[in-house]
Amino acid sequence: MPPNHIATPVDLETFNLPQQVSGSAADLTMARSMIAAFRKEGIFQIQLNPSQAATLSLAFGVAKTFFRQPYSEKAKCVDDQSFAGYIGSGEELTDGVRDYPEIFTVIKDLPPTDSRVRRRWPCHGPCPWPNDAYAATMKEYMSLLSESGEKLLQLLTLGLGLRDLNSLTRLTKDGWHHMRVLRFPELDHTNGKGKPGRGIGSHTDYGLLVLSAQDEVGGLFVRRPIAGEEWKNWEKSVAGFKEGDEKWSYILPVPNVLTVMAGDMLQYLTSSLIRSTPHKVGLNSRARNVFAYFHEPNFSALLKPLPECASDSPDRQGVHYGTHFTNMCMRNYPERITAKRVLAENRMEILPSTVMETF
Ligand SMILES: O=C(O)CCC(=O)C(=O)O
Ligand SMILES: [Fe+2]
Repeated sequence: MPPNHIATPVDLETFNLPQQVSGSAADLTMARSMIAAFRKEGIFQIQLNPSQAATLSLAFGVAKTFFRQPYSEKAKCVDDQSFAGYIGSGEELTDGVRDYPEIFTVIKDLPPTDSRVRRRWPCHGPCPWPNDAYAATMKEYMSLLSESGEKLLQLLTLGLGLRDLNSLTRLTKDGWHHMRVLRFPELDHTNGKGKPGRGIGSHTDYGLLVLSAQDEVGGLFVRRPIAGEEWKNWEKSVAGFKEGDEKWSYILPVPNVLTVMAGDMLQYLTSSLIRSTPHKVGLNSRARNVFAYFHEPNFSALLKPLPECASDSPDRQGVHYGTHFTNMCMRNYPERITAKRVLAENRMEILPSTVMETF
């Protein structure tokens, strides 16, 4: 465990996803156990098969090779429209404090000819890949994640007893899936821009599911749902939530699994039956490499709470995922060229015209 953190180490429940989700009794049992794990621990694991594990291993190799390059090379991978690309250590903010990982963010790679890019939708543009091999490896890894994400949504649909089995997967048609390739520096080798021992401050992530693969070093802490603790990150930022207290679970690194956490939009859709999972990262005595993949709704989707997940005060207005995502990027990267261009071109004003109620 990272030094100077107080937390309880936990072993997570691990599931083997079926080849296909058919709605069988076994699927239903697994689905209900997943929902129970979200409600108890906020997180569970899925096992990778040998071919998926090989894809992950290749991706780790390619990620490390990129991060070994000089800063001046990495810093060229920036795009002023999409927020994708390289983020240096100390560039990202969580709760106003600088985070320590260097990151390569993969976001939907859209050519200038794409109609959304031409209409200047915020966050839409090319992904500034360092090279073709990096792009191919990350795309391959993300396609396995996307397949797992869809199966997980189908299982959640079953477990929640939703009448329409496409209730969740229809939201992810051309989903805004993205991934952060992260490298956390060693505890004693930071540039001093952040807080000692803090890798990333506590936060929740924005969409439906977060599927992460970490190496053997360890650093992830998760907050299990605790009675009386409430948050709605799409209304008021939850960044920094309870960061300094002791009620955190330390996620022991396990090879060849993906950890699965819930995102803000899953909380919103289920009227907090499943809550987005607060988590934070501590720096360890060795550098740590991680992939965090986000399985998301379509950027345009206007989400409404699922009718089966009853709430005393149903929200009829809905939440526009693309607005939530853009707000988060603007808050986390206020100094990035991309955020400056959004402001200079008043791109936030375009967001209402991107809303599609049909999702
Ligand atoms: O380092 C990790 O395990 C999680 C990273 C994370 O929370 C994020 O990238 O949003
Ligand atoms: Fe996160």
